[in-house]
Amino acid sequence: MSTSRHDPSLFRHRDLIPIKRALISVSDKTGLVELAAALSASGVEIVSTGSTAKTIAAAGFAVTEVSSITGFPESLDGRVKTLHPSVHAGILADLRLESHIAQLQQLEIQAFQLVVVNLYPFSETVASGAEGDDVIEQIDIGGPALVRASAKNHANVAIAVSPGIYPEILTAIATGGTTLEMRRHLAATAFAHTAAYDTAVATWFAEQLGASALAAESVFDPTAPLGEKGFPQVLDRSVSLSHTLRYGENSHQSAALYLEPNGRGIAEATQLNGKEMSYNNFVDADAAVRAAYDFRAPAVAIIKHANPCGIAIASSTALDPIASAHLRAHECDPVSAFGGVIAANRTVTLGMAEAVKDIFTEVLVAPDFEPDALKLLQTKKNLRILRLPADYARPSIELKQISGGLLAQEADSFVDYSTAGWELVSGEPADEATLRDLEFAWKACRSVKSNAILLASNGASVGVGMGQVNRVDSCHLAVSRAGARAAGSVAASDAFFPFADGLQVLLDARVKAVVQPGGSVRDNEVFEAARAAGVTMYITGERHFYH
Ligand SMILES: NC(=O)c1ncn([C@@H]2O[C@H](COP(=O)(O)O)[C@@H](O)[C@H]2O)c1NC=O
Repeated sequence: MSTSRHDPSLFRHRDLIPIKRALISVSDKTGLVELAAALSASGVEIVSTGSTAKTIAAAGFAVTEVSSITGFPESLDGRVKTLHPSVHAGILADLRLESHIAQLQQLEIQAFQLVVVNLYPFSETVASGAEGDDVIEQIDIGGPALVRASAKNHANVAIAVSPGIYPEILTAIATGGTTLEMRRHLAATAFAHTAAYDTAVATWFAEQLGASALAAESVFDPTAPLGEKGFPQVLDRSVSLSHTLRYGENSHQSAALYLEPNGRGIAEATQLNGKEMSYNNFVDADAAVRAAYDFRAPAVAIIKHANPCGIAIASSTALDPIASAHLRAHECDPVSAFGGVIAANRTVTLGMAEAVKDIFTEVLVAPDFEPDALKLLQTKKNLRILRLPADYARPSIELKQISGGLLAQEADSFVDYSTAGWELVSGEPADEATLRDLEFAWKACRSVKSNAILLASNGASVGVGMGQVNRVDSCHLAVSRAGARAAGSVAASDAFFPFADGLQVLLDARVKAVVQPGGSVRDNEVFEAARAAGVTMYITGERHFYH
């Protein structure tokens, strides 16, 4: 017969709970011996699984094997260890209730006051490149059951899910036990932990099946089994707190970084030098990497306020390729590049490092750094240096929070781009070099916030007009930034010209070729203006807004 939980007279108040019996089952043995030592010194009985028990015993502390409590051997290669009523009743009994106390006595089961579990390293196993059954075997079953049971029964049990929590537990032991407030916090941490763990598992499964929003191929597959056009019915992405940031976009806003399970992006980059990354640093570094990684050739993007003030690919100069890309990106707008965020899509060489060293730069991010380049750059104390994960990848689905919901869209991927589908609507077909420049400008323009106009010459931007609320102003901005370099350059526009007026600004500046999506009701007016100026114009049929 179950006891009514609505009758307060049946509950005994339990705030400070001394620890008398602890269950420990941990994959990560960090801090285990110290914890066992403190528990033993306080007379706590320790019950443990396989290799956890061995580690504790080897350190000279008394430990009870869980199998001696369950009367059942750990079996099936560890798939069944703690999954037993003798363990779970000892965790789940609500000792505020006389009826539960009586049942435990009748069943001869002792209660636990502390459970310490950390789970099989599932994400680490996936990250190591393991596949199939090797990954499946790292899905912890008994561990999450222990964690969830303890967290549910936080009125009676404290749950620690990582070595980072042990100091708090040691303090509790020294001060007579765990408080209800502490156990409540530990329970919240524990449920967040198992939710993140399950999401990592679900994400891996979805990737294997190729049927989730995280798998690009199926996003617009009408036959995909989940949701509409491959988008899942429920977007369940649990992210875990990495750390709080100094502040947000402005100093009065608090902020934090959260990490996705199995993430391989800028959030997981390794910081090799410099001050702590700020919120804006992360935003700009992400935009910089997005821009640089649009190119197969060695490329550098310099970003300020999420917009490029220079993008370039390598050219054949005396410099090494990535140093040449950086020099040419910097030359686009040296004034704006001051205090910028730089991304390179190749290992940073000493040549590039020598140039960056003399320019005030907030962040430099790259796949790697030559040792002497890194050494030189590390002499700049304030320069934040980030190394991207070796398997850097952007999510194939982008999410944007709006009030009351999230927008999800397929990422605007651009790497394997071909000009084969472009249509010539004005002037002579571009020669090979001009066509390559138009292709470069079209790709680079995608990294510029709309309305975007980008002028380029020899694989380097020379004038960028960004973020204006009309295209004419973006044209003026690009032309004025380019100055004398506008003449003979090529231009790209991220969306169609609604009127000929914006284009006219470019024509007056004597650009030699233009690429744009087309699609305006006044396309003919626009094409006619290009023809009248004898300027080559291609339309792509596809726009690249970036907001
Ligand atoms: N199957 C079970 O009953 C079970 N109970 C606990 N575990 C896990 O086993 C690990 C510890 O095992 P060992 O002490 O043998 O290293 C922990 O990560 C714990 O989460 C289990 N393993 C996986 O499901």
